[in-house]
Amino acid sequence: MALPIEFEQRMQRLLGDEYPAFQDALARPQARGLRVNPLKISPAAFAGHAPFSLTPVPWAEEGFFYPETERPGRHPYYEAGAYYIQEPSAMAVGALADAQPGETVLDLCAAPGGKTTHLAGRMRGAGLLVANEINTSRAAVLAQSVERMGIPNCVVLNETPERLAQYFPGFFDKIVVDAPCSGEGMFRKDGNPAQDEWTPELPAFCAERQAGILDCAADMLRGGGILVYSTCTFAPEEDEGTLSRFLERHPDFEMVQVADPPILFAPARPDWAENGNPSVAAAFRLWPHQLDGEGHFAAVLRKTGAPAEQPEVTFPAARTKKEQEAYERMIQPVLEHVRELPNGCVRQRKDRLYLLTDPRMQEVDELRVRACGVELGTLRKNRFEPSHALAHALPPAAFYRVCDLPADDPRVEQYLRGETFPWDGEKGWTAVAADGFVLGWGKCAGGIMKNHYPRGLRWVGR
Ligand SMILES: C[S@@+](CC[C@H](N)C(=O)[O-])C[C@H]1O[C@@H](n2cnc3c(N)ncnc32)[C@H](O)[C@@H]1O
Repeated sequence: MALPIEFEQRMQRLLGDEYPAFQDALARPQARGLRVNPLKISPAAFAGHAPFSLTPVPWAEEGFFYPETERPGRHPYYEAGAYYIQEPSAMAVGALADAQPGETVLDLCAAPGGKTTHLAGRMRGAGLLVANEINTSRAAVLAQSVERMGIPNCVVLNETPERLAQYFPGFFDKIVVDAPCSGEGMFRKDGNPAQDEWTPELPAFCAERQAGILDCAADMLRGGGILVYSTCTFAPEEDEGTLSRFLERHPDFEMVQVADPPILFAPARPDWAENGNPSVAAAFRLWPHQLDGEGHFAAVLRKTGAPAEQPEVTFPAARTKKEQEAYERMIQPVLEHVRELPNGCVRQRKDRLYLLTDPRMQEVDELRVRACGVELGTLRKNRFEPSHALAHALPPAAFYRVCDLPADDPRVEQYLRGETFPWDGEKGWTAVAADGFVLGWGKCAGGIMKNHYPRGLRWVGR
């Protein structure tokens, strides 16, 4: 499929002598990447026993290229959340944001969850990660990614940036805006849906929308906080242009000169944008003819000034012995299945129990919440049914009963297909795992493992 002619003409004008190399790169197959989930295994340990041939992505310590012939998206390790399939250039964003344990982080345009899951891996379950997606069906996919990767400290929201900005003024230490864009960086000679939707007017439309989103992000960042802005387009209007106009509207922001940036990242080109701000040259362009990845743009900015004081929020302390006993009775059914839970406070909502890992999670009820902390399970009449999210949030050692099979044991595929299989284990809820990566729950009785892998995730017809 041909690339849009107006796009080709613009890129030819901008790139000059470099254009043939760019054009050749778009005719080659795209590089493929996966990003190891440090919440489940360290990248080095995974690379040491991965069933795929992996080569490190130079700009993201968790990232690896895999060959076109491999299918890591159809492997039990994928279902267990051991890694996330992510286009290699897109890994630059999480690496630049470099979220840390204990930080308060917002991923404002988050679905399907590539950046969220990268940020979460670096936060190691500590701090608060808010992942927001405006589109309702995409927010459901985002919540599923967060669940599969076993992220305990995340709130998944389905809100507009404007509504969030009213709710969280000056709240976040770091905000990632991976903005909706014209998607030119994903164009390939062999076609991509973004190509069909592209028109010469699209970059201007996207730039306007990006401005609105960034203004909301600016309100939600604390003084001294970090904003990471990224797109997957080459259009200067949406990259250097959007940032230059943002800096004009927000003199309290400045570009950050990233120390020791990866040598494969090219400096941004403010000279390509109308009234480009020269400081925007500190941002990065990732070019498909200069590295193994698609086209990307990424920038790091800082909000100057001091952080505003935030009210301290704590979990309610059980004041009386009776209250403490009632709390213990509530979590008792969970602790019959797992030895320990991540730090936090258990809360009941209708018939479900949730573990909130951060006290501020108690305060999001007025928003459209898709997930909050770890859903532990459902209280049915006289019994407790553990949730799929709980299976993903804990290491195998935390479960009383584990059925850990080699990944190539036929029972693993049977499990993922939703079938029962023979298992001579102790009666009761059992975590089913492949090579130590937990896949979900089964319920063992009489030498049979009854399947509790969620219907929507089953390998049916695949
Ligand atoms: C580039 S994608 C995000 C990809 C995601 N960060 C990842 O790494 O998986 C941009 C997202 O912005 C969302 N979006 C569209 N319009 C928006 C708006 N006005 N405000 C906020 N987000 C919007 C889209 O639904 C889309 O999911």
